[in-house]
Amino acid sequence: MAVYTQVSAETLEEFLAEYDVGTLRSAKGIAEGVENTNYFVETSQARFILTLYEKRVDVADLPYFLSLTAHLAEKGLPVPAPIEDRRGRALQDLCGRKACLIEFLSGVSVDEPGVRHAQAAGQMLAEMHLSAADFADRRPNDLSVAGWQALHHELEGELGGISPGLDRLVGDELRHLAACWPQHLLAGTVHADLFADNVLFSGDRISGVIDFYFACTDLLAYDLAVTHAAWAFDGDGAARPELGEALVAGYQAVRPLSEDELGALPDLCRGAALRFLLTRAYDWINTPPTALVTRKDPLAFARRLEHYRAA
Ligand SMILES: Nc1ncnc2c1ncn2[C@@H]1O[C@H](COP(=O)(O)OP(=O)(O)OP(=O)(O)O)[C@@H](O)[C@H]1O
Ligand SMILES: N[C@@H](CCO)C(=O)O
Repeated sequence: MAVYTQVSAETLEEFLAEYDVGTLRSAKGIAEGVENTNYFVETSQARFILTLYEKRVDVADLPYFLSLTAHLAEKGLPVPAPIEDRRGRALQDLCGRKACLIEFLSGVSVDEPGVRHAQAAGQMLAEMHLSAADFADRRPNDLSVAGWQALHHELEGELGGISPGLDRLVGDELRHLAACWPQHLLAGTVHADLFADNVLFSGDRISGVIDFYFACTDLLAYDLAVTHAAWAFDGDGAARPELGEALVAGYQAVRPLSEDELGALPDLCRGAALRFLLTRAYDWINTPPTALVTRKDPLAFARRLEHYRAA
């Protein structure tokens, strides 16, 4: 579950009184998600998400994330716009946390995406890249090669406890990627976490893209690689090449990849698999068993990494 911070009805009413959004009808904590506290809020005028940012989000990054979603929403993409109060403020203080009232988007995420979902996700990713081309803010990706090396350093000696041979796999892979990571591909603003649970569908149409809290400035083709690692495998980690092909085709229908980007894609996919392997392994080792959150399996991404290495 993800309601770490409780907000009483009285506090919420006072909070909403600063906005032109009508009066509170109902509010309910949302169980999905692991990072932040989310409430579903209904007022006399509309539905909203209220997010309270918990410890893992760097407060200094919040203006970047909120400006980016505002920018993409203004361009007409189905991205949740932050709502401003009467004084023009989107980022607020609430119950000891930074908080934001956010536009509610309808639709549901799909547990087992099909080819049409993957194609739509690829298309949407490319549309986001194009729409963010004039977004001026920058945020370096702290989860690229140097970040992976730092994480590996922290985890050294502990990865073998998750699975024998994992430490060696990660070490070998890091050496390979550090030596070949592309430096000159087109960079821009990337989502960097476009998993299926962050895409809402109404039928085959995407009605929402959420969770921009890893967004940053990085290679556009790396974002496609992250999305490939997230979408082109089934729940057991077996490759679903038809989903990967649909994803890349959807992307290229909007923004064709350059020869260099296509050539680099295999290594970028290896990097993407390693990124989620490492962050999941970190959480696996550092989340106390008593914590309320469900830890995500790092080995699902070790299998993806092995798949990309063999391909
Ligand atoms: N703008 C939105 N419109 C509709 N539903 C939303 C919106 N934002 C979040 N949700 C719902 O809230 C749930 C949790 O949101 P989110 O995935 O952002 O949680 P999180 O804890 O920040 O992130 P993580 O996915 O990394 O655990 C989503 O699965 C979705 O159901
Ligand atoms: N999408 C990430 C979680 C962080 O949002 C994962 O599946 O490991």
